[in-house]
Amino acid sequence: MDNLELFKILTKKIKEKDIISPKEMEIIDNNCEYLGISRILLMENAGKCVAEEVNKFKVELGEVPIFIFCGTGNNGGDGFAAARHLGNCSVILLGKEENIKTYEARENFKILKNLAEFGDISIKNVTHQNEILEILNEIENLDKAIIVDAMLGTGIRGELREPYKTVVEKLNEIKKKNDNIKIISVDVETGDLNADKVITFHKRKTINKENAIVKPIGIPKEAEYIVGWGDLKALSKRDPNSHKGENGKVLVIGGSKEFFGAPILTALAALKIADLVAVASVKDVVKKITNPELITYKLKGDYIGEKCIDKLIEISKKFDCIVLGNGLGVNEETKAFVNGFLERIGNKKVVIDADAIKVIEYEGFEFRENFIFTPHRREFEYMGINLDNLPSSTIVLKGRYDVIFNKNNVKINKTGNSGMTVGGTGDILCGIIGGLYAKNEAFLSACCGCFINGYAGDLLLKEKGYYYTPIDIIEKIPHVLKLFG
Ligand SMILES: NC(=O)C1=CN([C@@H]2O[C@H](COP(=O)(O)OP(=O)(O)OC[C@H]3O[C@@H](n4cnc5c(N)ncnc54)[C@H](O)[C@@H]3O)[C@@H](O)[C@H]2O)[C@H](O)CC1
Ligand SMILES: [K+]
Repeated sequence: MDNLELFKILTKKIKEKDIISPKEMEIIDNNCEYLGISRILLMENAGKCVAEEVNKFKVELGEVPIFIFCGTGNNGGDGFAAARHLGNCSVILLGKEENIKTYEARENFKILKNLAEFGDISIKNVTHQNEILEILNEIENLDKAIIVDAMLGTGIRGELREPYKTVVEKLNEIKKKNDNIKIISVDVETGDLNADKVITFHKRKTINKENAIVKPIGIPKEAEYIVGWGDLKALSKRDPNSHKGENGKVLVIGGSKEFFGAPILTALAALKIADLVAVASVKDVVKKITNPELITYKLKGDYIGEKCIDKLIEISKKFDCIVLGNGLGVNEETKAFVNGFLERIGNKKVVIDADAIKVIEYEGFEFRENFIFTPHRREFEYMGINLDNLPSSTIVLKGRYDVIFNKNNVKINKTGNSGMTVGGTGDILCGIIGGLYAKNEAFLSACCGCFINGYAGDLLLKEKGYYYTPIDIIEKIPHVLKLFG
C-alpha cells in the first residue's frame, strides 16, 4: 500500500469534523487560495446564500425594507455581495471605506458604488453614533423589515467594540418589541445579537449556536486534507518583544561514534526556527560540533545507553521539545536507552526519528499524543501501526507524498521532489518539526514541517536542478517561512 492509498484509507477511517473552530476555518480558507480557489469566488457564493435566505423571509413578510449592516472585514464583504444579489436594499457600512480590509471586500464594495448611483441599492457610510442611531430609529418605526448582520464573523476577537456594540444592543431591543423585524446573521452572530437565522458557511463553527444553517460555498473537501500555506499562517507568531529562549528551546539527542552528521543536521535545521538548540551526544560527536550557536552536552561512551537516562531526563526539563534518534545507532545499548527514556519522559514533546523508531519495543508501547514519529516506509511497517486503532501520537509517513495523521486528523503534503532522496533530508525534517513543535501543537507542527522541508527542496530544484545538498535545504528554511509566515 503506497502513501496515497494509505491516505485514502485514513480519510475514510477518521471521521470528518462537522464542527470546526474559526482557526481551522481560517486554515481552510487560506488553503483554498493555495489550491487556486479565490476568496472572491467564495465571497460570491456566500453572498448568494445570504440573499436566498433573505428572499425566504420576503415570501413571509412581502416586499419590506432590507438593511444590511456591514463591517470592514470579509463578513462585511459577504454583505456587499448579498446586497448585489438582492437589489433594493440599504447597505450600512459601519466604518470608513478606506478601512475595508481585503481586496475581495473592496471589489464588492466598488461594484455596489457603481450601481448605487442609478439603482435601488443605497449605501450609507456611518461612523458617528448619531448617524447610526438615526438609522436604528428609522428601523424601530417600521412595521416590518429584514436586517442582515454582516458586521463580524469568524474574525471577531474579544469583547464587542463600538460601533457594533450599540447596533447589537439596539437591534435586540427593536426585535424584542416587534417580531416582524427579522434578523439574519452572516456566518456568525455578531456578539449576542438575537438573530432569527444564522447562515454559516462550509461547516458549523464552534462559536455558532445550535440553530445555525450550514451552506456550502464551493469549498472542496480536499481543502481540509491538503497541507498548504494556510497551515503555515496558523503557526504561532514570534512576539517582537520576546527574549532569547522564548521562541523555542530544542534538545537533539542523537549521534554515536559511528554517526555524527545526523544530529548536527537536525540541530542546524531546528536552529532556523527555535532560538535555542542543543545537542546531547557522545564525545566523538560533540568534538565535531564547531558551530558556536549550538549548545552541547557531552555523554560518556561510544553510544547513548541506559546509563545516560537520568542525566538526559534532567537536561530535558530545560527544553520545550526533544528530537530523539538521529544517528543513535541500533544496538542493545541504544535500545535500552530509547525505551527507558520514552517511558520516563512523561508528557514532554518528543519527535522520534530514525534509529529511535527502529529500537522501540512496540508490544504494549503507549503512543502518547505528545510524541511525533517521522518514519520512512520501512520504519513505518516496522512500527506496525494498527489502522483500526489509530494512535494519539502524530505519525509522519514520509514519501513522494507525506501522510500526516493521528487518531483525529489526516493530511497529505505534496511539496518536495526526488532531489530530496539525498541522505540527511529526514534529519532536517525532524529538526524543522522539532523547532515548530517547541511552540505549536503536534499535528500542525508535523504538517508544516513537511510543507517547509519539501517547499525548500522545490525552490532548490528550480535553482540548482536535483544536485542540491541537505545544507542547501537548511539554508532555504528561513526563505520559505518568510514567504508564508
Ligand atoms: N470561511 C469561508 O470560507 C469564507 C468566509 N468569509 C467571510 O469572512 C469572514 C471572516 O472575515 P474576517 O475579515 O477574517 O473577519 P471579520 O469580518 O469577522 O472581522 C473583521 C474585523 O472586525 C474587527 N473586529 C474583530 N473583533 C472585533 C470586536 N470584538 N469588536 C469590534 N471589531 C472587531 C477587526 O478589525 C477585524 O479585522 C467569515 O466570517 C465569513 O463571513 C468569506 O467572505 C467567504 C468565505
Ligand atoms: K455576522
